[in-house]
This record gives sequence, C-alpha cells and structure tokens, in this order.
Amino acid sequence: MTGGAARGLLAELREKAAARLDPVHLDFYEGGAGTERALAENERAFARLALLPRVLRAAGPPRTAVDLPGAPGTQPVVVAPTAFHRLAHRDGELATARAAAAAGTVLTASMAATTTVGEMAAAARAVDPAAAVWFQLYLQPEREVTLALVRRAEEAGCSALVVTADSPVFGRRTRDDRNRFHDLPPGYAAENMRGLPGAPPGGTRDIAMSPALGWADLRRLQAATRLPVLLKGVLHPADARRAVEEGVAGIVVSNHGGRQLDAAPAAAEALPRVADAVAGHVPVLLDGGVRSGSDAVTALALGATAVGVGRPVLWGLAAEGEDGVARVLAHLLEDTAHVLALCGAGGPRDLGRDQVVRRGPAGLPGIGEAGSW
Ligand SMILES: Cc1cc2nc3c(=O)[nH]c(=O)nc-3n(C[C@H](O)[C@H](O)[C@H](O)COP(=O)(O)O)c2cc1C
Ligand SMILES: CCCCC(=O)C(=O)O
Repeated sequence: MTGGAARGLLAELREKAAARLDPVHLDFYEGGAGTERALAENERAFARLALLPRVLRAAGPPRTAVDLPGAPGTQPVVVAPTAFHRLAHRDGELATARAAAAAGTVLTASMAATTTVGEMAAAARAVDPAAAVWFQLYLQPEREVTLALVRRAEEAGCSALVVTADSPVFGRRTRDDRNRFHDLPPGYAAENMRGLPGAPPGGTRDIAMSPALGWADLRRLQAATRLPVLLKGVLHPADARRAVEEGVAGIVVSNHGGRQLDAAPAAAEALPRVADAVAGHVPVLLDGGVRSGSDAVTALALGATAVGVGRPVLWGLAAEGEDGVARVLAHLLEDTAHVLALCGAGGPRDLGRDQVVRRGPAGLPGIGEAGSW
C-alpha cells in the first residue's frame, strides 16, 4: 500500500459519502468556521512539508504501537471525537466504535454523539475486551451536569477524558448558517445529554459552551475523577506549559478541524512549538488535516505521539458503515507503518524533527529545527 493509494481510498470514500449524504448533513461534516481558512490550512500545511528519509539504519520492520493515557500499546492514528454519527449511517457511533476496536486504536466518543457513551464502549469491547474508549467533554457551566457526564463516562469504562477547550463560544459555521442547520432532525438526539440534572423529563439538555470557564474548572474536574484528563484544542505553547503544570495527562494540538477560530494556524504549524513547551512530560497528539501515512509520520516527526482523524472516519462511515470506517483506519495505519519504513524508522521514536523540511528550493537548510517555521 502506498501513500498515493491510501489517499486514493480516502478520496473514493469521500466521493461516495458525498453522493449518499443529505447535502445539509454533508455541509455540517465538511464545513468549517468563517471563510474556512483554518480548515483549508490544516491540509495545506502538510502539503507544504516533505520528509527527508534516512538510509541504512537497519531499523527492521516498523513497530507502530505507542502508549497513550489509558491506552497502552495502541496505534498512532486514533479516532477524533466527532458529533452525530447517526446522520451519516443508521449504525452511527456503534459502527465507528466496532471499527476502531478492530483496528486496535482509541475511539474518542463525542459528548455530542447520537448514541450513549455506554453503548459505544460496549460495542467496542464486544470486538476487543481491551478496546480503549475516551470520552470527549465540554465542561458545562453547571458543575453537577459536568459531574454527571463524567460518571457516565466512568461507568461506561472509559479510560480517559478529553476536555475540549477551544470552544468558549460555538464557531460560526458558514454552511450551517446558510442551510439553517442548527438542530438535529426529529428522531435524533445528543444521547449523552439525556436525563441529566435540569433536563426536561425524558429529554436532553443542550450542550453549553461557556467563555467563563478557566483553569480552576479544569482543576475541579481533575479532583473529581481518577481518569486521566487530556486537553484538546491547544495551539499556544504557553497554554501547553500551563496544562502540564496543571497535571493533564496529554495535550491535543488542534484547531477543531477549522470549525472554531477561522484565523487559527494549521495544527501542524502549531505542533513544533507546543511539543517544545511540553518537552516530553506528557504525550502530545495532533488532529486536523491528517489524510495519509505521510501526514501522520510528519506529525510524529514534529513531536506528536499520535494523530487523530475526524472527517475521514465520517467519510468511511457515510460511504460504507462499519466496513468503511475499518477501511479508513486500516489504510491509514498501514500507510503510516509503510512511510515509517521508507523513512528508515523502526518506530515513531526513531524519527527526528530534522527529517521534516519545507518544500521548495529554500526549504532544506535547518527548516525542521525548533521554531524555524
Ligand atoms: C463533523 C464534526 C464534528 C465534530 N465534533 C466534535 C465534537 O463533538 N467534539 C470535539 O471536541 N471536536 C469535534 N470535532 C473536531 C474533531 O475532533 C477534530 O478536531 C477535527 O475533525 C480534526 O480535523 P479533521 O477532520 O481534518 O481530521 C468535530 C469535527 C467535525 C468535522
Ligand atoms: C454541540 C455540538 C458540538 C459538535 C462540535 O464540536 C462540532 O461540530 O465541531
């Protein structure tokens, strides 16, 4: 399997998904905030970079397993949290959960899932009893609501929480505004939000986003659970440093797939400085624009321990259900191992940042060094 073929597969599934999906739902999945600049930059940033292979390193066949919080020996391409999978396929999040478990990688269950985290985790464990499921959480302004969600994740057997911090307010999604897509269609709901304190009888609470949340709220969450907490949506190195001081178990460098701050840089551009700030204290993950093994290996070389994929999973799901998600994950993982081998690496740890260079005639000297791009 080559990088070209893997990219070809994703393009094929994306086309198939586009043909099957309601155009309004397709826009929800594909779209970003504002002018969709941050969205476009995520993929462009990878396209601007090249990998310098090393030769004759006797590295042997690549070993891709990595250790992540609550997920020892997992694969370096994990499933990023994305909302509303039942709009993509009738099997919804259950299909995604089974495919992630079969691929031996982490499933990050979205708080905005159309299936409960308990059902998702059970589906993953039915495939592999050791499957790792993380729960993505937006801290809610009412602490008892946040705590109730945390208890649900704990009871489901989740092995980590992923707190999304890049959404003090909801991004302005141009396509959704145009389509007036602001509510789930009848028959669908954010099932994790059902029966929480303050929910109408039998109904769901809305997911709140709050600009009033601060580090103290994160600290209270950490004090209320034994689960490791990762912080998602970090782009500034000072925030990464602070998060490490606050005892987070991992950092996810992300601009939310271009759906929040449209002026944000590409995740890949923010990664090296965040990795420097974290200095190996906790694992750093990246999501945004990863579409091939080359993209994944580039991120690993720039300091990530693993990458997350959002939209490619949705393309696979919408196109072919569980099989489609399985194909996406298998291809990306196989392609990552293949590119590692071509780079002369026996595993992610063998990669150096000096192996990442900017494309173009001026690209080679020192470009992979810290802070040089
Ligand atoms: C349709 C969609 C829904 C998303 N829902 C969530 C969510 O519920 N929680 C969250 O933290 N991030 C969410 N994200 C962001 C993803 O976790 C991730 O940061 C992003 O999709 C990565 O970029 P990629 O799609 O280019 O792989 C969503 C992204 C998309 C595309
Ligand atoms: C309230 C739903 C949030 C989903 C989300 O995070 C996204 O669409 O990017």
